[in-house]
Amino acid sequence: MRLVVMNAKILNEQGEQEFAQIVIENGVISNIEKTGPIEQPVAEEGTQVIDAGGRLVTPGFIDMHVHLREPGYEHKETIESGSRSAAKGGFTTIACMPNTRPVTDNPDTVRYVKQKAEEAGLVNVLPYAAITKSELGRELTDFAALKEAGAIGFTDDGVGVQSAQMMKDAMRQAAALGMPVIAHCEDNSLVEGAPVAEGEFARKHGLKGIPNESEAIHVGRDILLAEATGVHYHVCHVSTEQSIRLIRQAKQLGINVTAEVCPHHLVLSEEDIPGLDANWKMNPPLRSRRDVEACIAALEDGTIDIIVTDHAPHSEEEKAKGMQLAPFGIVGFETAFPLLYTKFVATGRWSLEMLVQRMTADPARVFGLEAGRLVPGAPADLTIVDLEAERTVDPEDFASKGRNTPFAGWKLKGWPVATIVRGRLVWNDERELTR
Ligand SMILES: NC(=O)N[C@@H](CC(=O)O)C(=O)O
Ligand SMILES: [Zn+2]
Ligand SMILES: [Zn+2]
Repeated sequence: MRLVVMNAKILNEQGEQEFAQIVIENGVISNIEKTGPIEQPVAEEGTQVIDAGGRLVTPGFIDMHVHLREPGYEHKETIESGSRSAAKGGFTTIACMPNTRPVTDNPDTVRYVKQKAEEAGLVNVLPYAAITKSELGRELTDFAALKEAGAIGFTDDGVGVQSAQMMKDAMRQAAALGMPVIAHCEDNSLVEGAPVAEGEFARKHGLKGIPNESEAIHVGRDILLAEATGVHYHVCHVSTEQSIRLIRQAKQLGINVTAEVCPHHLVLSEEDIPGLDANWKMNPPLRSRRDVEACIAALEDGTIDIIVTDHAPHSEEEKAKGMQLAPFGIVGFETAFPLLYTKFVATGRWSLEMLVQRMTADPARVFGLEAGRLVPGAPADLTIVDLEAERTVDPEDFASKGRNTPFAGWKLKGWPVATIVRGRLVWNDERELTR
């Protein structure tokens, strides 16, 4: 099977866009030819041609923090619908969290997730396994068996590991297996049922506030434990200035820590929440403008390594319960790139290269994945993006079952138009690429 993506604009080493033709054989990039624009594709038998029409072609986006909800919460999302949503957002590899029902704390569930992803046949799905049984924080799972079944790291995402001893034991075991520990950092004793961050919004609406220390205390604790155990420690959805300070210092000391940030924490602060609408409720919560600025600066200077969506679909009924009672989480796949392109690249603050790198090469580096680069020999996972396309976010258009986004009605630029996984076109926008 041969596929040629012609009239692609790719980013070269200098971060400039240049014309190229990408040749793919058996799911692997076999050649990248620097050609000028081509009018007529050479029709060769057995070769499929996709004309990118001068649009940007990047390595497929990688999202190392997503919730696919299956098994157990298929009314929110399935591995199929989540994979489709990912493909539509330009993602070719996603890593899914274990807070399913049952929790992915046993080899059978890891295998089940992999099997379902294969049946969906859309994007590469990498499962995480839980640190503790049922994510209850009481008993460690069988790390060796979970690794053997195909888990790529350990996390109790959705909840923080409250016991320092439990976390230390987890890190020791993970380190021995050469596996990372991925931490949702939250000290429950400082949170106690608060739905939003401490701040103006919470005060105005008489709601309990989540303080910044609830996150940073775990980050600080875990950095010390990572230093002691030598594990690769990765911090989930960083949202506070204080956590960033600790991560920056840890990196300077040579401790093996990496971190991620979500688009919403780069774009929104608690001051932006329009009212008691639970589509603005997520964990960690939207924080102060100061925290947002710290997150942006940390991503720019590399203190935060990667961008993840934390795609967290919930049903409309669940989100209709209101700010206090609705579950935390917002969907993210289908708005991530246009949102960040519009807010940071189109405005001139970031280079296009930086944004693409934080969503491709950097996650591949952090997690040791063979992906994220356009080079001969690499798996042919590609995303075609129309940087000029301008559209309004309409949740009814989402491939995800989740409609829970704060970005409904936002006018954004830079939309993915086609997604290629292992040399196979898994999604394309019918409005585009009609040739
Ligand atoms: N981020 C969220 O607000 N929610 C996530 C859990 C999590 O990522 O902690 C979910 O599973 O819904
Ligand atoms: Zn989390
Ligand atoms: Zn999450």
